[in-house]
Amino acid sequence: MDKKKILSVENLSIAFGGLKAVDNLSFSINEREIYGLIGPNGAGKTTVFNCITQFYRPNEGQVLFTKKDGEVLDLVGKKTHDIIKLGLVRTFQNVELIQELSLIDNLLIGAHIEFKTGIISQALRLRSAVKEETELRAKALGILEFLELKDKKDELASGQPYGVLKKIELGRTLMGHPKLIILDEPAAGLNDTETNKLADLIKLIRDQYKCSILLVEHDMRLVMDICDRICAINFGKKLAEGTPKEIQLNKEVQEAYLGKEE
Ligand SMILES: Nc1ncnc2c1ncn2[C@@H]1O[C@H](COP(=O)(O)OP(=O)(O)OP(=O)(O)O)[C@@H](O)[C@H]1O
Repeated sequence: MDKKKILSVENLSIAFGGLKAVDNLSFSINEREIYGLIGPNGAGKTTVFNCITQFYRPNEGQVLFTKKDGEVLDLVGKKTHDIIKLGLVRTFQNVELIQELSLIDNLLIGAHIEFKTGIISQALRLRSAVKEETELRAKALGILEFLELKDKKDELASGQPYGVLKKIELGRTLMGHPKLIILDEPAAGLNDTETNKLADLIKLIRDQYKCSILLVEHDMRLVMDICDRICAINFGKKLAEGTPKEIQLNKEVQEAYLGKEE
């Protein structure tokens, strides 16, 4: 596999009963690329995400991920927990924060996977655990500053505007060492101003954290604005792949979205 690729989905297929939700799909994402996956409702986008993170086990195909040391690993069959440790993290369509916790604690919860010291040492407040917690808290504060939310750090998630909750959800992906962040409909529920700010934030995350982004999004303005390349799918199959301009001009993509003219 080319060294520049971070993720390569090869001949991926999965069926639910008789329905082929993803059908022999291949695409790859380069380092520091913002890559969009688009398609009409039910096209198979979320299922592709779930096959990458191994929430679903694909029937066929490979999901090749380039590790930090350059080794290429097939993620099929790996545990979701181990995949997160490799630096492949995701957000969900519906914000999944704990409403009763403060914004900073929601970030720290996201970091539990990074804790090196065990539960027992943490419970006994051993020096190593305290040190680790201090470091994580400093990291979370840095992320809140990056997100321009430092002043709100101790406020509860409950009652915050949707735009703030979405930012925290994104911030949680930064608590590890993300190499590829998968965003599932990040603009859903946001107004135009919030969506514009989100576009800037996603590009900033790519640049500052030197990672790649894979996003599924129905807001075409956001997709066309921030993606380097886009893959359009329908009925689980690839329709087209290319730059935003190429995708916009593609006849098959237009037909999939607008319907075929009689
Ligand atoms: N767990 C499942 N069991 C059965 N069928 C499923 C399951 N998950 C997805 N499907 C079906 O697979 C197809 C693809 O669904 P998927 O949710 O991946 O589409 P999508 O492109 O993400 O749609 P949307 O844009 O509406 O979120 C649909 O026909 C859906 O009903």
